Order: sequence, then structure tokens, then C-alpha cells
Amino acid sequence: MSGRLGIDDVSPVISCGRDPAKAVVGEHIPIQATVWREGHDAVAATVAWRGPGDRTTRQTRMTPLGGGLDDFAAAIVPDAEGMWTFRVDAWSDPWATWLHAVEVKVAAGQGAAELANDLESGARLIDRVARRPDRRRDRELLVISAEALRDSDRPVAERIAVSLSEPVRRIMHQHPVRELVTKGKPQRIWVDRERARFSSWYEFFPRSTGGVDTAGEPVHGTFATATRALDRVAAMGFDVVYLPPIHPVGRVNRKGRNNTLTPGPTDVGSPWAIGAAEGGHDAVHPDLGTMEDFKGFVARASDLGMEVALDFALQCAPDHPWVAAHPEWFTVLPDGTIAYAENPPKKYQDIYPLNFDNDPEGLYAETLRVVLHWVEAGVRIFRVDNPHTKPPDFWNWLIWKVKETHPDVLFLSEAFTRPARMFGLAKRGFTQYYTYFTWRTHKQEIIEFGNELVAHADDATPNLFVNTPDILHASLQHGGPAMFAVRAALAATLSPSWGVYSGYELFEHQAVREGSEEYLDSEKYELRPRDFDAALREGRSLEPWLRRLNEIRRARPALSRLRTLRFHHVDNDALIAYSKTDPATGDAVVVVVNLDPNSGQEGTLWLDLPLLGMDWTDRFIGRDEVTGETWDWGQANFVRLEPHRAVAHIVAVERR
Ligand SMILES: O=P(O)(O)O[C@H]1O[C@H](CO)[C@@H](O[C@H]2O[C@H](CO)[C@@H](O)[C@H](O)[C@H]2O)[C@H](O)[C@H]1O
Repeated sequence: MSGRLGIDDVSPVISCGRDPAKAVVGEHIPIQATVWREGHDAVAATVAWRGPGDRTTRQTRMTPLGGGLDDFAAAIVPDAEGMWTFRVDAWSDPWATWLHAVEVKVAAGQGAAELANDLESGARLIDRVARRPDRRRDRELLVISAEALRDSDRPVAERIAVSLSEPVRRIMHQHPVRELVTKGKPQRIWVDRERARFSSWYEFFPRSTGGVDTAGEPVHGTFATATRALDRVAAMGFDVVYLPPIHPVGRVNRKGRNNTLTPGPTDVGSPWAIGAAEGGHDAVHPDLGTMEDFKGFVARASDLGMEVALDFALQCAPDHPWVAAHPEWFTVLPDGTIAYAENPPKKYQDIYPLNFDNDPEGLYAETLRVVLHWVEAGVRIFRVDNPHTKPPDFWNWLIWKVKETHPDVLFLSEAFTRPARMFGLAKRGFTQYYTYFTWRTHKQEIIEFGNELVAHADDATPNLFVNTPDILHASLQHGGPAMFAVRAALAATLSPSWGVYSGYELFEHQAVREGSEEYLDSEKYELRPRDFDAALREGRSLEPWLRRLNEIRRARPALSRLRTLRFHHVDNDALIAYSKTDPATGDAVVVVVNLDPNSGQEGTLWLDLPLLGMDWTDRFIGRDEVTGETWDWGQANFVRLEPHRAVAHIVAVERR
């Protein structure tokens, strides 16, 4: 059965309802549907929705979007974490049908005789509402209205006047007579805590925080030295500290500096080569300290208002304990060896990939145990390495299994891969996903990229990292310090979640070789102590800009939103402009970024004012959160950005 009335194209619905859509507490989630019926009678629609603890269903009437179409929309705002359900119900709206008929017939000059049935029908509809026990307050007015419709001694205009009045229309709209109610299919929305959407990540290697010895040689850092590094990170306004794997590093096939296969005796190896005699995924590297030290690190981060995100890299160094204990978890080649992992053209000779098909039960149980082990240690966020090299149904199982008992655990997918996999993993359960941001540098590319993020807002939250230990984009290698500021401004304002890998604030830009995105002397293979304080003192640091960006993000609720990102026209391709609004607070922000790090650029910014909740002719005060300047702005505005002064305007819209 397809239902008495038509309900089509409901959104958000992910993969035909197989996976829940995603949102966060307090987010305005747009619900849309096409609702229709035969003939000329009016239809209406309601969203029936309920949260995990609700005993009753909430009802939100949908608004027709007009334009001669049959599309309806409403926003629902979940107020608790967990699985929510919603349904679009369609119904025939006899009151709207009646209003339209009467207005049209009266306008056409029809008199009391022709309108007799209409007037009585209207009175009966009003009676039905007036009789409801919960309408006692409105009863007197409704009775007067119905009596007038039936009063054949009065002219038609007088008989319908009360019924067409604003108060009666309002009552009849808010407490409608619903006929032919057709219930839609229930759909699911998983609602996370707010950090799932709004987060500022800082990635650093704890082992690089040990400083140098008297001979200037790097000293292996510990959780104690890493804990001391947290104040600086917190001062920059980050709220998630992401650590690459902290487990014992394999010795077999260990990699040397600059990704060489000939390590020296003191080389520390890649932390993603997990596992050695000291333990595997549930152990901490002895040089970093103990589990208690790690918990102390997590506690200090929490005191500073930050959460720790741990890397979850499902792969093993050849000397990982799993390799001997569970050979069935690996793919053995005909010659008896195990093939190392690859992400072509990258070769990971120091790790074995896992095979999820030989003993799914055993491997699934062990991976779940490992995740819960870290959850017990206070970790609530996991950055998952290379998830696209593991089966999607595994992630779907693991993520929702963890959320059964720990709904606040969040997962970031590091799937720099084809869109089907990137978004497919997001749909299967990942909270956040890494994006193509680093490779989108030109205006049109960024616009298309931004629109794509919005289109996938129901799948998961994009996390725009400006760099990673694997990705030093050419624009940063050659763009100079201003380019670092530009890219940070874009990442911090385009998406509600963004990330920075340590060293960015020092403008580290040397690639291992021309044409490569790998850092020279990459921290993936060696200790990289950095003197952030000296750089700050000497004015060689981007820290003040990163701090300011995070401050502005916190001050402007619009920047915590994703769905409302919209681009505006600037008549200069070096300037890009976009806005965001927050439906909850009414906050609106306009961002203009100069993509050219080398020269001042100017142009006319044409604002689509209705997108900002204004009329085309309205004017407003624009207060630049970057410079503190204020301007009288309207639809067309002159903008000029000098990179040495400011690479971006982040303009708070203050309505007059
Ligand atoms: O393959 P991706 O580009 O998604 O990169 C991620 O996974 C890699 C494998 O875990 C990881 O690579 C690093 O660790 C490997 C194992 O020790 C090592 O062989 C690689 O040389 C090293 O880059 C990468 O860092 C991670 O982001």
C-alpha cells in the first residue's frame, strides 16, 4: 500500500533509510517532503518526532514552500543525545480548502444561495474544533464565528467576517481538522553531543615534546612532557588534542628517517607500525610512560577544556603479538609470508594489514575490546586510520556496538579516497570525516567543495585539516606565511570542525623533494622538538592568528553551523565570500578571504541579503571580528584585503 495521500522525497533519509541521518543536540534539522493528493483539496503535513526518552510524540506542522510545488518543510531541534525518529504525516486540510473556496467564490460575486453549503460546511468545521476539550479557551470566539456563518439574516460579507478574521484563522491553523491522515515511514536521526559537529583539533606527537639534551640531540618525550605542552594548545583555543598512535612501535622492518628502509639503531620508527614485544593496541609505548601517565594526560586535557582523540589504526607491525597469536587474522601468501600494507603508491613495509574475513568473530571481538579499553581510560574520540582499507560492514558493526553502551564516543574517518567510500563510511556511522580540503585551493573549487559539504550535512561532519603529517600541500610549500593564514581562515570558517597538525604555526613548509607532499625530516619517522615559545617571541609564529580564529568561532554561533553555509558573489576571483547563519540565535556571519597571499585584492561583494534574513534593500552594520572595524553594509559592498594586514574579513552582521 502506498498510502491514501502521497508522501515522497522525504529528507533526511540516508541510503533509503538503512543508516540514520546525523545531527547534534540543539541543531535545527530541516525536514522536507513532497506531499500531494488528487483533485483540488488542500493538503498539509506534520512532522511527528520523538527522542530516546520521549513518552509522547512531538508534532511540528510543516510549511508549504510555495512556488506552485507541493514541497513542505519544517525544522526539528533535538534536545538530547541518542536515536531520534521522525515521520512525515500527510493529511487533507478541509479548513484550508474551505477558506480558499469561500474567498474565491465571494470574489467572483457569488451570493448566499450559491454559498449556502459552503457556509454550513465552514460552520461544521468550526464546531468540530470548538467541541474539543482542549479548546475551551477559544470556544466563545469559535461559537460566534459558526453562528455568524449560519445567520441567514445577515449579508454574506458579515456572515464570513469572523471566520476570516486573523484570530479564527490562527486557531483553525494551529488546531486543525485533519482528514485522511496518512502516516509516513519512520526515519532515524542519530543525535550526538555538540562536539561531534563543532570542534577544533590540534594534532601532535607526544614523543616530540622531550626537548633536546645538552648536545642538542632530541630527547624522547613522555606523557609528562606532553602534558606540559597542553597549556599552549589550550591557549590557542583548540578543544580536541589528537595523538598519533601511542603504542609500542614494531622493531621488525622499522622505518628510518625520511621513510627509508634502513633505520639506524636509535631511529624511533613510525608510530603507525603498531605492536612489539611490549604489547599491541592496548599497550602504551614504554618510552612514553605508563597507562597511569596517559590517564594523567587525559585528565589535564580535560581540566583545560580539551578532549583527547586517539588514533585507531588497525594494522600490525610484524612483531605485534597478534601476528603470532592469531595468524588467521592475516593473509598468508603462497610462499608462507604475509604481504605488507599499501595505499598505492604509498608502501607501508613496516605493517601487515588485517584480514577481516577469516575469523570475523574473533577479530571483531578483539577490536571492540581494544576500543572499550581506551574508552575506560577516558578516551571518547577516535581518529580512525585508513578505514577505507577495512570492510564497511565491520565499521558499521563496531561503531554502533560501541555507541550502544557509550553513545558519546565519536569517530573521525581518515578516508582520503574516492567519494563513494568517503561518504559511504560517513553514512555507515562515522561522526566526522577528513575531506579534500587541502587540495581545493581555487575559488571555484572551494565553492563546489563547500556546497558538497552542505549536501552531505546529514551524513557526518567534515573536518577540514589544513595539514597532516602526510599532507603538506604545494600551496603551503610555496605560498609563504600568508598562505598559512589564508588556509587556516578558510578551514576554521567553512566547516564547524577543523584541524591543525603541529608545526603549522611555525610555517613548516619544506617538502622531502619537489613534487612530494611529504615533509622533509618527517615527524612520522623521527623526533621533532620545536621551540614554539621562541618563535612566538620573535614574531615567527601563526599562534596569535590560530587563537583569534578559535576565539571568533566560539563567539559566533553561526560558525558552529554547517547546513547554512552559502556563497556570495565577489567580482574578483582572488576573493571568495560566504556566509553562515545560526537559526537558534539569529547570528549571521559573512566571511571574505583573499586567496592571493602575495598581493592586496579588492572588489565588490554582492550579498544575497535574504539569505541573511534581510530584504534586498536593507542595510546593516558589519563588524569585522578580525580588525574590529565596522562598516555600513548593504547589498553591494566594496572590500579590500591586504595579506600583510589581514587575509580575511570575518564580519558579524548587526541588524539595525
Ligand atoms: O594511507 P593514508 O594516506 O591514509 O595514511 C595513514 O595511514 C598510514 C598507514 O597507517 C600512515 O602511514 C605511516 O605509517 C606507516 C606504518 O608505520 C608507514 O609505513 C608510513 O610510511 C607512514 O607514513 C599515515 O601516516 C596515516 O595518515
